[in-house]
Amino acid sequence: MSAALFEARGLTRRFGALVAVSEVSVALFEGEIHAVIGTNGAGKSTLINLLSGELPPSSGEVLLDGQDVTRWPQPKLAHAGIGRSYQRNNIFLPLTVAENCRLAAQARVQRPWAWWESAQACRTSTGRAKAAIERAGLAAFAQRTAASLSHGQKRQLEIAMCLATEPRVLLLDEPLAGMGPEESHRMLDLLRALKTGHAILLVEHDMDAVFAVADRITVMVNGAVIATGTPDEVRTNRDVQAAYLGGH
Ligand SMILES: Nc1ncnc2c1ncn2[C@@H]1O[C@H](COP(=O)(O)OP(=O)(O)OP(=O)(O)O)[C@@H](O)[C@H]1O
Repeated sequence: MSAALFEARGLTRRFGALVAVSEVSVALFEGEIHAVIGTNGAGKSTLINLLSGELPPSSGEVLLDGQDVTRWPQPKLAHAGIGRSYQRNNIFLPLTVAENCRLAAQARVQRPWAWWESAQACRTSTGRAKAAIERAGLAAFAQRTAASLSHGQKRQLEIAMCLATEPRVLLLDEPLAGMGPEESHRMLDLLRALKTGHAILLVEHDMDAVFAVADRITVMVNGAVIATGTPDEVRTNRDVQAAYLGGH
């Protein structure tokens, strides 16, 4: 098997006496969607926060291309190719889709607020924004304000903004939250298309979606991993059935 692009080894995060993430190891490979599932409070969002550099781990390692990037701050990790989307909307509602994506792209090439600084940097950001909008399936909405988009389109915009930073790794926190069946279907098609050129970590509560789209699934209970494998392996794992999946 090829080497992991992005990897957590024995990652632990404590909040006082609570161990929110306990000795978690996950490996992400380019071309794969690796879903992390678990009950409420299992530690999934904390794991994403550790991997994206928003929280430092209490112990353990994070490796990018085999390089130790543990404790790199979020901007440095973002610059190195770690992109993430958020459960909460992170977009500027009065701005257009194109403007939101250009700001996200500028955050990678220069100080995002210094929009007057360099025409070349501006052209680069505009090109990156356009490519991201097309890849996220929002080309027809580029000049619409974010406020006028449907809920599902706003989630697509979140992903487009993430893509505008040209990440190699996508950490996606509940991209299907609040979506109806049609929007979910479209988002799943988008996630499948994004496997090309990216390693994807997907935290998602919609089990039908997870089992439909994931190449590999890690199951967390109370901060710890109880199983990792293909969807079939996880579906038939007795520990997983007992702890979490019920009749799924
Ligand atoms: N900043 C924090 N300070 C203290 N405790 C925290 C903090 N962040 C998370 N926790 C706790 O850590 C545990 C894991 O939370 P986390 O949000 O990672 O779980 P989750 O699996 O993402 O849950 P959900 O599916 O509900 O989003 C929970 O008990 C939570 O209350």
